[in-house]
Amino acid sequence: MKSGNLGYPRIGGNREWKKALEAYWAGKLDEAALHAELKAIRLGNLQRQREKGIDVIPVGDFTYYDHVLDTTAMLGLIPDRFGHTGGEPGLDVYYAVARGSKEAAASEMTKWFNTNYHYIVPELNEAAEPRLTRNRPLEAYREAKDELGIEGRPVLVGLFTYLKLAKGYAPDQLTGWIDRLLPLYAQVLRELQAEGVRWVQLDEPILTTTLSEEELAQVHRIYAYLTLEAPGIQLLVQTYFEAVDAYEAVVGLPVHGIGLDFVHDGGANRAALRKHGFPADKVLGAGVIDGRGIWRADLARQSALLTELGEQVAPERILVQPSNSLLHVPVRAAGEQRLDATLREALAFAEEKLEELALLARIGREGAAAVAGELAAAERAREALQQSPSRRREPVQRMTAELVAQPASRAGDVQTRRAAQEARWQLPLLPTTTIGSFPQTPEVRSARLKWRKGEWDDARYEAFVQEQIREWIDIQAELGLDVYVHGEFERTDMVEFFGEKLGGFAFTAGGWVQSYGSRCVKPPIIYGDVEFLAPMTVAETVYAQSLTDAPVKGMLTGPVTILNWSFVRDDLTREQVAYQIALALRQEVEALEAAGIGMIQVDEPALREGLPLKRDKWAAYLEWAVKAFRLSTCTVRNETQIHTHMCYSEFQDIIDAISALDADVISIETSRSHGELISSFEDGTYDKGIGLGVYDIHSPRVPAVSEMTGMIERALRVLAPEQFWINPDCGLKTRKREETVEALRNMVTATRQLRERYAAKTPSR
Ligand SMILES: Nc1nc2c(c(=O)[nH]1)N[C@@H](CNc1ccc(C(=O)N[C@@H](CCC(=O)N[C@@H](CCC(=O)N[C@@H](CCC(=O)O)C(=O)O)C(=O)O)C(=O)O)cc1)CN2
Ligand code: MET
Ligand SMILES: [Zn+2]
Repeated sequence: MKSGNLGYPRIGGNREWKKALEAYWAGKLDEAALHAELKAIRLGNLQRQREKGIDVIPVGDFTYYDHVLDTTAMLGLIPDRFGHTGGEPGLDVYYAVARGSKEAAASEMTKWFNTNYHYIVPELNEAAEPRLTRNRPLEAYREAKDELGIEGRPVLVGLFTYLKLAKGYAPDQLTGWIDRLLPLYAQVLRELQAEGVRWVQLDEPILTTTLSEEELAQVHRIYAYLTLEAPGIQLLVQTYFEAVDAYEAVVGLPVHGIGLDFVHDGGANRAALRKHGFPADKVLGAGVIDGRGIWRADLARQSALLTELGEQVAPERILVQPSNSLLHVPVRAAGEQRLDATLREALAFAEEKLEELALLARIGREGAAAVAGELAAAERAREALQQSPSRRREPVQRMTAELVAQPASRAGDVQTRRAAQEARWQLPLLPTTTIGSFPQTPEVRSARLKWRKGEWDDARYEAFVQEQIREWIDIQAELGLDVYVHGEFERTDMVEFFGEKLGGFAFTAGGWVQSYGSRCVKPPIIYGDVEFLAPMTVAETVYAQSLTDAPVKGMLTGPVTILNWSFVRDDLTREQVAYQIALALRQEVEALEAAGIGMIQVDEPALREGLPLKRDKWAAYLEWAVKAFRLSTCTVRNETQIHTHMCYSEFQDIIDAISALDADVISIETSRSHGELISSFEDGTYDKGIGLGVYDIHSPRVPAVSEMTGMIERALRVLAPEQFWINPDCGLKTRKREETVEALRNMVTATRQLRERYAAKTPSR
């Protein structure tokens, strides 16, 4: 039995990767230096995996931004608007697709399955002439071999997954696109074969979603072709994040190995394998270590699972693997010296997971007795956390049970609330607002760093934050926005900030995970019962409101998003944890209302990503997710306006759940998907306030007034002007100050032009 890995974090132990990319973009690092820095990280990652005893090490999983974009570049599919005329795109073109340029808007970015990782969506175009611009996996393989003597296993995004994630073609063109790209995949594999590569990993997570018979036949066709083209190479078709939907069809693919997730499959892969067996001539990539969670594995249980699998698959044909690429977990838990030792000892980040993989493989070869000491230590660590009093806060458990038993509805219906709120605010037609955050400038970040290091005391830091708030209240007034925000300057991140203030959460010093491009997040760890300790946002919000007569929206992160963007304890259901968070947030909502704040936004950008990959599990998830949101917001008075916000996702298929949140106003990201969402409102049943983002905030590009009027007019073809709000796609924390002010100025100008036009047509509100 051998151990294998599927992918490793790119960002480096101290986010060296992020710093190198950003320095390059800022012109502070030249191209040669960027290549050198990234190569050092890449080789360091490979070495680490070898040191930890991993037998099969992936190569080619590293990237300069995103591995899906790498595939696009490799296949010569850069969209025309970037003016690239063929051949291998240089870094300027590559980063223009990812981030936008002066001339062209960036490609859309969306969530990678049900994770908080975002990929650049391929845009296919019938007129494109795909060709292999370079063989990236081959380069990665050679580098690992030449520099370190590592015989790596090249990784590629599988063709079917790539095409299913791409946009720009009709369903009946799928076959045609397979025909066009298959020869390129074959060429990659033939060149790898010529180099002497033995195994290649093709990631096909799409096989865990529901596919039609025809689609499965296409997958079969793809792998039959590739196997024939490169017969000397053994292909591992790797699935993850759920059970495969059509077990027999998948394990019957004409390849040499199948990778299955035995952690996030709800037991279904295991049951299918027991029922149908596993082809005797194939290797089983057994995903038995959680590649997304951060808890130490129950090694006894997982090694029993391996033993059970070994009854149907010859043990020498089993590869002990993580459930998915370790891209989704932080690098190293051992360095978290400031964490409570009981908690730290119960954690396994990427490095510790490599150790677990090696240990499980060793048990498979030598038996548990050979590693009895390690096993006992791991079990003690898990048990110590389970026994901790933080997991048994009786008042929280009782109050949560009471809360869940209550109906989660606002006092008044939508019409009653709208009337009360209109009377209170007297907003103009098409009110303008923003999503919450203003630029987290280097000045803001370095002030926070000084405070954290103790160079600044609390008073000095608070005064600094107030100064920022005052400045931006003035800017909002000068711009003529209608509903203000305080700007979130006191927050590192919208989830980490709340995690730091609630009981039952821990936060790490360096537990970073890549979210998109160079942007990383540091998910808090929910290890105990969640407890509201003291108001978290009232002081800053009330301060901001004291500076102006315009309404200032309070700004909270919703229960589902806090849950989905944290690492969550695994001894309770996610539903139970969501209700605990809802209970805490309800107390914050009530505190804001009591302090005179009349509009409260509760963001739920991660509602969609928590959706199970399998459709038949959607309803149950949405029911408790919607309930958690409503529980946290339903106790306010009719004249208090609840806002919510969502971004980064496809929303068409969950519009009903979004409506069921019963928020008075919702703002949704739309512009990067070029307004595709708008048509979802054609049936006219959405009866609450809505703002469809009128410009992309992920790009430094400042959109022209006319672009925004165009976007708004399109939306107003299906939505009533009386319900429509004007706002950017998302918060502005990643933007520079000048870009932000300029873009918002254009947004207000666009709104004023349209207001004049529509005021003539509509009665005043
Ligand atoms: N949790 C979460 N998930 C999410 C989102 C989100 O906002 N939060 N949004 C979407 C993704 N969008 C994102 C947008 C921006 C950032 C982002 O800006 N991340 C920052 C980190 C934010 C942070 O915690 N900043 C710390 C500073 C951390 C830091 O770099 N400190 C420096 C020192 C300060 C400096 O000189 O910059 C250091 O330690 O060396 C702070 O503000 O205090 C980054 O990559 O840099 C992340 C995700 C989807 N998923
Ligand atoms: N209020 C948050 C912000 O403006 C919402 C962000 S959604 C990822 O940053
Ligand atoms: Zn957002």
